[in-house]
Parts: sequence; C-alpha cells; structure tokens
Amino acid sequence: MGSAGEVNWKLADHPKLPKDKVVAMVVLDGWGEADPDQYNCIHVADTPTMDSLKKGAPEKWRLVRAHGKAVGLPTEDDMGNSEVGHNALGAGRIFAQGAKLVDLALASGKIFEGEGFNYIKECFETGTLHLIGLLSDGGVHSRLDQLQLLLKGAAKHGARRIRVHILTDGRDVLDGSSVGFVETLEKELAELRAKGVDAQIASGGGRMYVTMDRYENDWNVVKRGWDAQVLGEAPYKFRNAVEAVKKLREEPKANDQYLPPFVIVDENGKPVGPINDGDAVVTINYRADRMVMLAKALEYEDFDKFDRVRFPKINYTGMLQYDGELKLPNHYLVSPPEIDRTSGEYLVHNGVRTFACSETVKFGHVTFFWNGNRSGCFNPEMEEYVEIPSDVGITFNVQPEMKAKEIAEKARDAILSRKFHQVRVNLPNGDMVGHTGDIHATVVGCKVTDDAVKVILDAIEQVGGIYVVTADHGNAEDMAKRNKSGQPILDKNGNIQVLTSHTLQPVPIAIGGPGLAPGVRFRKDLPNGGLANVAATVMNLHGFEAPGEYEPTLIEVVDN
Ligand SMILES: O=C(O)[C@H](O)COP(=O)(O)O
Ligand SMILES: [Mn+2]
Ligand SMILES: [Mn+2]
Repeated sequence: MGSAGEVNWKLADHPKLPKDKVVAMVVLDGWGEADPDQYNCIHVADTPTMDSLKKGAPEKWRLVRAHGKAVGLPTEDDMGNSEVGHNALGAGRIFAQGAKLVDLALASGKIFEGEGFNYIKECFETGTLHLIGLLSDGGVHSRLDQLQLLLKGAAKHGARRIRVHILTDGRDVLDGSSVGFVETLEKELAELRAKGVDAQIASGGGRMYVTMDRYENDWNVVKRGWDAQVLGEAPYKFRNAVEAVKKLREEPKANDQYLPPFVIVDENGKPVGPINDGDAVVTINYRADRMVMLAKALEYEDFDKFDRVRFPKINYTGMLQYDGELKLPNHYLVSPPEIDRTSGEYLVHNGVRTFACSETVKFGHVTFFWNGNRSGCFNPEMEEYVEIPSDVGITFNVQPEMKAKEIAEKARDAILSRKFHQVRVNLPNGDMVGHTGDIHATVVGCKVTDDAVKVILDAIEQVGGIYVVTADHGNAEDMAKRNKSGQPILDKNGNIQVLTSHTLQPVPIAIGGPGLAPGVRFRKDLPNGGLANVAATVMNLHGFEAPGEYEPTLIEVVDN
C-alpha cells in the first residue's frame, strides 16, 4: 500500500446495515470487568446504566481483551494502557507497540547502529550523555530493563560521562516501589563506574509533579523538570538518589507519583549533571503523550511555554519519534509503529462526520491515539474535536467528578444537533481517580461515569441512533494487589496494598439503541476478540464493510 496517495479509501457498503445513523462511541477509561468484591469500585458504585447494558449479554454485551498481545504488547503479563488501547480501537489492527519495538531493537543491537544513536554519539567524545525518563518496570511508558541495556550499550559504544534524570512512578507500579528501582539503577551505574565510565543519577522527581504532564494541561510540571534536569536547580538537594527518594517520601511525605524535584550535588554542593552545550540527551520513554511537552522544550528554538533561562545546544533524541505529523523529535533511536489507515481516516473519506470530545487529560486519547498517534483532524470540514479543560494542580481524588458531566453534555448536544454521524468520547474517571489509589473517590468516579453514560444513551434514544460503550483497559475494577489465588495482599498492619495501576482484566463492550438494526448481535465465534475488533464493528454500524486487513467485526446480522 505504501504512501497514503495509493490507498483506496472507498469502503464497500454493508450488505445489510444502513448508513447515516448517529453512532455514539463511548470509551470508559480504566473500566474493566472483574469479580465483585469490596475493592472492585465499579461493583461497589451505583451503576444502573452499565448494569442494564450487561443484561444484554451475550448478544448485546460481551467482554473483549484489552491487554498483552491483543493490543501489541510484548507479553500476556503486560497490562493494557490508554495508548495501545485507543490505538487498537481506532486502527482496527494489532501493531507491535513501542515497548515491543524497543525490545527488538535492543535485542538485535540495531538500536546502536541507527541514525538516532549515531547522532547522540557525536557528543560522546567531549560531552555528557543524559538519559531522562520514567524509572520503573511498569511497561506503559518505559521499562527499567531497557534503560539498563541502553546504559550498557552506550558505554560500550563510547559514552564516557552519563547522567540519568529519573522520574519516579507509583502509578503503573505500586507506590513505594521507587526505592527499589533507584537501588537497581544505582548498582548498574556503579558497575559502569567500575569500568571507568563516569555515570550517576543527576536529578529526579515524581512523574505527576515533574516532567510527565500531558496534552499541555500544566506546563509548570515540565518547567519543574527543566529546572532540575537542564539548569541543575531544585528545592531539594541530596548527595545520592536513594536517600533523596527515601527522605522525600517521609518529608514532605510525598508519594512516588508526586515527589518534589531534587538534584544530586557533589561534595561542594554543586549539581552533578546540568545539561550543557555539546551534550547528548535521550528521553527514554517510548510512549508519546507524557514526553511530547518536554520534547518540545528540548527541541524547539521558538518556545514560549515557560522561561527556559538557558537553551543548550544539544543533540536530542527520543527513544521513539513521538509525533510523526510534527516530526517530533527529529531524531529518535527506534522507529515508531506505523499506524496507518485508521478507521477515523477511512470514515472521513466515506462521508462520516465525526465529533470527538474529552477533557484535557484524555483529549489526545480520542484524537491523537485514536488516529494512530497523529495530531489534528484529517479533514476539519468533516470533524470537530472539542477539549474541555481539566482541573489543574489537583489529584483527582479530591474532584472525582472531573468533567464527566460536561463531556456527556457536549456529546448530548452533538448528538441532538444531528450534524454528526459519530460522536466519540472518553470518560476519564475510572482511570484517573483509580490511579490515585483512593478507593472511596474511585467509587464516586464510577458513579459519575455511569450518570454520564446515561446522558449520552438518552440522547441516542431521542435521535434513533446507536451506541457502542466500551473501555480501553482495566483500572477501577480492582484496587488491590493480589496473590496468585486472587486474594488481596495485606501488609503487617492488615491493610491491603493499594493497586494504583491498570489491570490485566478484559473490558466490556455493549451495543444498542433504537437505530441498531434488528438481528444485529455479537458473533459467538470470536471468543478471544479484543479491542482491535471494535473498529470493524463500528464501521459496520455506520453502514460499511471494514477493509479486509482489519481484525474481524464482532457483530453479525441474523434474519429475524
Ligand atoms: O500515563 C498515565 O497516566 C499512566 O501511566 C497510564 O494511564 P493511561 O494509559 O490510562 O493514560
Ligand atoms: Mn486509559
Ligand atoms: Mn491510566
């Protein structure tokens, strides 16, 4: 198929299903299916709308896979996440995702032969190599074992001075696990030092407070990181990073996600690793959403989001290219998955008018991720993307309602306007509140989500439309770390270990609405169906056959 110019965008008419119905495509972020117990916030919450949809099983409600290989991740132990989930939902095919592509490039050694690595190598003789990114084995944005291989390989290929700028996790992994990850990294760096490489941690901070904001919700987060990483300035100074993380968890008693920024200083109190002219910088995260803002700050000559004070002349490389459309960054170690011919692009070419909406923290999920990591519309005359500003500077357990109501009302208005064939939203609460680990607040978030779904389904009822309600991965349905037999793991005080991360659970998908043709039901021959099967399903509901290379549709039409 090659370049976009050669693609035949025309979709065949579906032999049985009509066109021009309004289809609401509702993605509940972090809403998996799990056994009911007190740590299943969806079960605990009052969710009459979602409960009623479930009664449609097996013809109008079923489960689909949302983790591991079904969404292009390396193993079945990899939980799902928003990027891979929305990529699969929008693209209708399973692509080897960043995690996997980086694994392959490291295993074959190709990562050290590419243009990106050669570009940073130019600095090895006289400059420092800086590695910035999320330090954990969560596997959503980055992985510690990949960082370890990159460190070894960089040293082998001539890096003489290396500084690592860490971001602690506690969101894709258990809170408190940062100490162990920093210790492991310190061992790795000590081994490099034993081989004559001057390698150390230079700065750090918690991912949600330092650097890893997304969709331009709060540039202060990136600025805090910039000050520590580039300028070597931070409110906290330590001689070593293990001590930094341990102390900051005690005072000001921050959790891993929200550790304040710190820099590591030498015996004279001087920061050990600011970024200077002639240095090389790699952002080690493969996932784009929470690295793009820093990538812009590191790469763009013209930049007005905050005062950078200094803009060092560096050779900057991403682990991946984060945005193909913006070519950001220009240099990268591993080529990203080429997610082409997405359902959004096809539908636009076939006259389907689309409205997409979420609040800032999930806005890119139903636009950028949905469209194969591509920013912007395909055709502004056919599409309208609406972003509702998210609350800034709070953790979402204090405001678990988030903007669910506003998103639902925008969707309702778009549906009732009859201007659009597809109205697509992401409702963030189950996920964003689930990540805080606050069970009570997450229950509230689930209830609010259910209310929002009702608003959208009521509007669909009014216009004789169709709804598809699904999710991108699990989160709120399980808030407890469990042992192999599924029992919550208790600490010595009898408290559960709170699971802030996503899960390996499947997610529900429900179809319905007055516009759904009689005889449409879920097929029984796709028991292992996953999120990638949804795009063909939605194309059918718009009255089209899906392209042949798409994963098969989940529905069939039987004669009544
Ligand atoms: O970036 C995050 O918030 C988490 O690492 C993953 O959550 P998401 O995949 O739902 O965005
Ligand atoms: Mn998600
Ligand atoms: Mn999440």
